Amino acid sequence: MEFVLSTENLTKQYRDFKALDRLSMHVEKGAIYGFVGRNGAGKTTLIRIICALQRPTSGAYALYGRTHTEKDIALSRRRMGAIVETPSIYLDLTAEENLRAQYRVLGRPSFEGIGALLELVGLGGTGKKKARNFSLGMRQRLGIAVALAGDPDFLVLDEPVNGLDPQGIVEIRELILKLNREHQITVLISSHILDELSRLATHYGFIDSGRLVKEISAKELEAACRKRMHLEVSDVRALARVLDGRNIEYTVISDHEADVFGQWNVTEMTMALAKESCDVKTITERDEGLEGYYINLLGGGRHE
Ligand SMILES: Nc1ncnc2c1ncn2[C@@H]1O[C@H](COP(=O)(O)OP(=O)(O)OP(=O)(O)O)[C@@H](O)[C@H]1O
Repeated sequence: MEFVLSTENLTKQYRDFKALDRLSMHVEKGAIYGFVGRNGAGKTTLIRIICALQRPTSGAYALYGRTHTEKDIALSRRRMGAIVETPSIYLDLTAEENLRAQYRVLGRPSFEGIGALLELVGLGGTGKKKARNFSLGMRQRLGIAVALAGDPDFLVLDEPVNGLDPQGIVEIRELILKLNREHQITVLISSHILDELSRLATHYGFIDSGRLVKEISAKELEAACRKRMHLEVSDVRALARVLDGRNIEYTVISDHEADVFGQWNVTEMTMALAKESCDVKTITERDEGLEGYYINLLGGGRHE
């Protein structure tokens, strides 16, 4: 498996406070990696470190297989574009002027491609309008265009939809999906807006107090979050016999609890269980989604 970014026991310490605590994460090539954690969990710290804006206290990270201490790490970093905290744009300049400025910073030999880049982020028609008069969503898309100016194949976005209105959120989502699917750009997005992230991410890393609590693919997460009925019964073995007899999928959780998948008739099931002298105490529907998964995970739920 090819990783665009991997970190190993990455630690950032401020006096006796660890903003990152032996964090090991892996962003696969082609992924949209959702980096999830509450405020202060350490997301921005990780992003600042991989962008070389801060140094780790210990541990290592690698970009495109090059460890950060290698001499030519700059070559890997050139393949990366990022928005850290707020987009780096000049409000007194137009979208095109902003991109020209960035092309100069990068030492690109010509301004070729600026028009196409503006079209790509949906700012093709903004003409003489200064960034100051853009909506927040437009500014964010201009920030993404600036991050794309070096033609990266790894894009890092720190809270890209924070503060945007619903329309702005949809535009950023569509742009990210387009960059990933049509331009093969791997994306790392930090966010605590889980509903939005769940529409995009192919992989997740959950961070809490500087530690990576779990790394999981969207497919694995979906399987873990499948809609199910949670049954509390007097005898889980009897329940298993009844379910086996009907070819119904289930997971036993304890002597008295099981999660049951698929479609089945509650009355018929309760009667069958009664014949086996098994009482049904509770039946609850569970369909937790990303948010429920996250809360369960941090609350110590069973997801291993
Ligand atoms: N220079 C610093 N000195 C001391 N503590 C710091 C410093 N910079 C960050 N921290 C602390 O490190 C922790 C992680 O901060 P970080 O900005 O990485 O969190 P975050 O997950 O990005 O949260 P947010 O979503 O609020 O940006 C926070 O508790 C923060 O107060």
